[in-house]
Amino acid sequence: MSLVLEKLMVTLPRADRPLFEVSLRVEPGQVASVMGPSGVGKSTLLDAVGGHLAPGFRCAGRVWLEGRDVTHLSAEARRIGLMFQEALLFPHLSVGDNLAFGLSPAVKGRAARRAAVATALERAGLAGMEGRDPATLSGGQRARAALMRTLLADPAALLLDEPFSRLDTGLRAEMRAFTFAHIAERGIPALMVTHDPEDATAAAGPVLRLSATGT
Ligand SMILES: Nc1ncnc2c1ncn2[C@@H]1O[C@H](COP(=O)(O)OP(=O)(O)OP(=O)(O)O)[C@@H](O)[C@H]1O
Repeated sequence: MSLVLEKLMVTLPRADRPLFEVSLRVEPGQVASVMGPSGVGKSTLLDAVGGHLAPGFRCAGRVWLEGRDVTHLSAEARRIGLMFQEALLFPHLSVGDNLAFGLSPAVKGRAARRAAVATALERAGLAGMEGRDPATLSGGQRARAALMRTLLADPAALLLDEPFSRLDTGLRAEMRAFTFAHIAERGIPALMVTHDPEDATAAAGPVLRLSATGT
């Protein structure tokens, strides 16, 4: 189902006019890119969509997800997955427990949960690595495991904030392809903040350019 932003506006604390006004439709499996200069409000837009705006930020307009108006729902109730620059895995948990942590509560029973984690690891090229300490994985393996953890939560949409910017060039292309393929396969809409035009080209979805004067 699609993600629709309808005249979504955010006004910063003490500001008298909105930072931006955005209208955008992202279809299932599509990755829309959000671009624009530093400070223009790209991360704030993701916060507004995800329901993570800090207190004092005012939001107007609507966010529709799977045909539902989620504008006034909590972040948890929106079920929107997040992926950031740092592919963070909890260092004190094994790789398998990291993925199990993300797993949707809808998957019931120990055997079913273990099987879901094993399948996700296999899909990430990490078959049998359940017991590994995250510190022993390569950067690419960690990034793939972190994406799988996010997807195991069965998100209705995905927000990506410069997800590939810390990866070196070769790994970036590989991780892009891996990420976009999984988003397409799951049929979830995604919104990606990036400074890298190659990310937007590879994503092949709509490109939203935020500017200081609006969209
Ligand atoms: N807690 C806050 N209180 C007040 N203003 C804030 C707060 N957080 C961010 N801002 C302001 O909101 C504006 C948008 O910030 P945001 O981080 O969304 O920009 P961005 O486009 O993502 O920038 P970058 O590309 O540098 O990450 C900036 O002018 C910033 O100074």
